[in-house]
Amino acid sequence: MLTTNTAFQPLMPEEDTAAKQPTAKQQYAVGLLMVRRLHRIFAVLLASQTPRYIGLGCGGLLAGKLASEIVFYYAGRLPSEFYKVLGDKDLAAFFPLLLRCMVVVAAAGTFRAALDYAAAALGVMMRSALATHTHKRYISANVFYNTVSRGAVDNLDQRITQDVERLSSSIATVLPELLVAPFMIAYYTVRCWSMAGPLGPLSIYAYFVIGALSTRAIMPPIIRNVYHQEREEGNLRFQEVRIAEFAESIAFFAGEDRERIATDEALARVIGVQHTLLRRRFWLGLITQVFSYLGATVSYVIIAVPIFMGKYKDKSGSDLSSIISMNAFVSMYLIYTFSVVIEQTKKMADIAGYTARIVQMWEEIDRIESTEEDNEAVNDDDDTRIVAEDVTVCTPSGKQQLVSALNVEVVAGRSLIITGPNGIGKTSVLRTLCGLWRPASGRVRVPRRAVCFLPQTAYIVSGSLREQLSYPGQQWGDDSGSVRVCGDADLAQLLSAVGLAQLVSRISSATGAAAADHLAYDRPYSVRFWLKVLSPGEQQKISIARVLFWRPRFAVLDECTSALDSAAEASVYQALVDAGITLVSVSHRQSLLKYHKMRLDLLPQGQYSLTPIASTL
Ligand SMILES: Nc1ncnc2c1ncn2[C@@H]1O[C@H](COP(=O)(O)OP(=O)(O)OP(=O)(O)O)[C@@H](O)[C@H]1O
Repeated sequence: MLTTNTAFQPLMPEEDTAAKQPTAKQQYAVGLLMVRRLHRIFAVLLASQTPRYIGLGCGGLLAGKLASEIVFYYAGRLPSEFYKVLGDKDLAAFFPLLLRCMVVVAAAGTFRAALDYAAAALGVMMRSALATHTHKRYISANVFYNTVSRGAVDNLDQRITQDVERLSSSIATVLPELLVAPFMIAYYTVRCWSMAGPLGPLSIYAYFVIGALSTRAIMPPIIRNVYHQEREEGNLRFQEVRIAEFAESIAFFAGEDRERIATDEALARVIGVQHTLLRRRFWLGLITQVFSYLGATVSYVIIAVPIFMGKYKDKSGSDLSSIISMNAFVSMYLIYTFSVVIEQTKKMADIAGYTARIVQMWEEIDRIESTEEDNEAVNDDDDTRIVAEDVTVCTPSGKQQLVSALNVEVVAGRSLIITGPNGIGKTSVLRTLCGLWRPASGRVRVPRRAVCFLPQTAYIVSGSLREQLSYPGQQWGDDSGSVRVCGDADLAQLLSAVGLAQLVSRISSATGAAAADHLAYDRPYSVRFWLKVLSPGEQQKISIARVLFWRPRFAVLDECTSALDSAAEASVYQALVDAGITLVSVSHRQSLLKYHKMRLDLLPQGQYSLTPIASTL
C-alpha cells in the first residue's frame, strides 16, 4: 500500500540547501557573495527610513566628521607653528598661539565625543531596523514554525539578538570613517602633490594597494571564525538555558555531572574558536599596525626628495623646520587616512561574519515563504470540513514515510479520534491535517481560521489571567487585527468548566493581593510565575479553557489532556462537545472514544483503518 507519488516533496534541510547554497569557500570569501549580502543588509536599512531622513543622517554624519577633520588638521598644524615661534624666540606670538592651541584642542575633543555618540546612536537605530525587519518576516504565519522545525539554520534567537546587535554597532563604527575617507584622500593627495610632486601621492597609493592586498588574504579565515564563534556561543547559551529550563528533571535524575561535562564541552568549543580567532586577528593586527608605522618612514622619504633636490635651499633653519613639520603632517595624514581604511578591514571581517549569519537566516525565510505561497491547504474557504485526499505523510526530511494514501474527511459534527502505537505518526497526521506540514503527495483542505490546535505541552504566556485565557487575542487566521478578550462573566464560567474555579483565590493568597475577582483577572504575571503556580494538568486545563472561549468549529487535540485525571478529562471533553466544537483528537485512552464519531487507526507500513465509532464500541 506504500505509494511513491512524489508530486510534491517537502523541503529537506540538508539536501535542498546543499543544491542552492554556496560552497564553504564561497561562504566566507571576500567576493561577490559578501557584497551581495551587504547590499541586502543596506537595502533593509535604507528602506527602514525615509530618503530625506537618511540623507539628513548621512549628510550630518559626513559634515560632522569633515568638521572634526578640519579641527584635527588645525591641531596638526600647531607643532609646525610652535617650531617657528620657538625657533624665532618670538614671545609676542607665543601666547596667542598657546590660546589658539587650547581652543582647537577643546574643539577636537568635543567633536570626537559627539561623533562617538552619533555612531553609537546610529548603531542602535540600525539594530532596531534590522531586528524589526526580521521579526516581521520570521514571526509570521507558518514561517517561524517551518524555520525552527526544518533546523537548517542554527541558533535563530542568537542571530536575531546578538548577531544583529554586533553587526549594527560594527557598521556604525566603520561607516563614518569610510564616508569621510574619499574626501580626506582627495584633499591630502592635492596637498601632497603640490609639496612633493606626483611621485609623493603615487608612492603612497602603491603602498596602500600592497597593504590592502596583504590583508585580503587573511580575511576569509577570520570571517569564517567570526561565523563559527557566534554559532558556538549560541550552542553554549542553549545548553545553559536548558539547565535552567529542566532544572527539576536534571535534579531528580542527579544529572548534574553529565550536564556539567556537556556545558564545559560547549564552553571549550567557544574558547577554542576564540583562541583561533585571536591568533588570526593577531596576524591581521600585525599587518595593519606595521603598515601604519612604516607609513611614517615612507612619509619621511617623500619629504626628503624635494629637500635633497634643492627645492628649499634658500630657506632659514627655523623656516625649514617648520616646512618639514608641515610637509610631514600632510604626507603622514594621507598615509594615516589610508591606514584608517586598512584598519577597517579588521571590522569588515566581523561585519562579513555577522552579515553571513543574518542574511543566511533571511535566505532560509525566503525559501520557506516561497514554498508557503502555494500552500493551498491553509485557509480553505469551506469551513465545514477538513479533507485529506490521497495524502502521504512524511517526516520533514522526507526520509520516513508515515502514512500513505490517506483519505479522510472530518465534517463539522463528526469528531475523529486518531489512535495507534507510539511513533506511528499520529501527531504527524495532525500537523498535516492542520496545514503545518505539507503532504508529500495528495491534497489537504483545511479552514485554518476555523481550527485550533492544542499540543500535549500547554502553552502558557505572560500577562493577566484574562490575557492567558484570551490568547492569542485574535481569532485564528483573522487578519483584521481586531482583538477580543474574555469578559468577567465568561472568565468565571470558563474556569469553573475546566475545574479551576478556585484559581483566582489561590493566586491571590499566593501573592497576597486583594482577592476581588475583577482585580485579580487583570493583574499581570510572568510566565515563570504561571508555570510555578499551575501544575502541568492545570496548564492543560487553561489551554482547554481558551478553546472553550474561542469556540472554533474544529479543535485538534494532541493528547492535550494527558496530565488530567479521568474525571477531569471526561468533564472537559464533555464541555468541548457541548460547546459544539468538532474534535480531531489523538489519544491512547479508550475512554475518549465515545466523544468521537470516527476512528482513524494508524497501522505499520503506512497503512490505516477508518471506522465509525458506533461499530467498534
Ligand atoms: N520534526 C520531525 N522531524 C523528523 N522526524 C520527525 C519529526 N516529527 C516526528 N518525527 C518522526 O516521525 C515519527 C512519528 O512521530 P509522531 O510524533 O507523529 O508519532 P506519534 O504517533 O504521535 O507518537 P506518540 O504516540 O509517541 O506521540 C517518529 O519516528 C518521529 O521520530
